[in-house]
Amino acid sequence: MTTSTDTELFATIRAQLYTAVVGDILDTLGRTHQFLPPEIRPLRPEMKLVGRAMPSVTSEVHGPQKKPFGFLTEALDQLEPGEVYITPRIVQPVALWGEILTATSQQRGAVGAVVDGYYRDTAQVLERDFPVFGWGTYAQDSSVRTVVSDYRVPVRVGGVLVTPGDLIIGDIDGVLVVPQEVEAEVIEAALAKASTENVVCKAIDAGMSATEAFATYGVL
Ligand SMILES: O=C([O-])CC(=O)C(=O)O
Ligand SMILES: [Mg+2]
Repeated sequence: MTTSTDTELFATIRAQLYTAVVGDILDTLGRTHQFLPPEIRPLRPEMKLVGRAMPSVTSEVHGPQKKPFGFLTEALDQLEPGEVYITPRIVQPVALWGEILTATSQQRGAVGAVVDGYYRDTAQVLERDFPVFGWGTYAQDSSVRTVVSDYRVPVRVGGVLVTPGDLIIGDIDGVLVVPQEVEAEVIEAALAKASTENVVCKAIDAGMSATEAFATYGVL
């Protein structure tokens, strides 16, 4: 769930931060495995994602199920404003996201989806301008191949632990997870680093060498 503080926080992150600088700060805190797998890309390069994780557990199945899609619709229907639907990979290549999931998410005020797999209905999702991050387009249906077995529980996506409410940041360079317990510290330090990086670039644009700039400002 988002709070008024979240609204401000998300706006600040959107305006001033990007995954590279946030990842650098996580590294300095010893949180060195917070980026999701590099195959997870934005549907459109300029798409940015900032929100709170609503993890969903997708399990692999084979053939018709007693409850088709498992708890997929229930998981979607309880999304809160500011949340990001996020789900880990399965072995079979299937679309884990599409138009109807997008429509429901938008209706609920969710701000994006991250799937460690494919998405489909791409033309329609693009039309809806909803930030979806995944491997790419592939229309093989998830029905008869997956069920959602649980949601709003911790999951691992590409080895990264995602706990409900964790901050998810995505852009053209990928997606990372900021654990809530270090969130305030990470965002404050990332804002400082981003502003120093701007100073460094201006100095280099004005003729300073990379070596001198690194010696002077200590960031790269
Ligand atoms: O069936 C699915 O999993 C995805 C889909 O087509 C939709 O959301 O419209
Ligand atoms: Mg569809």
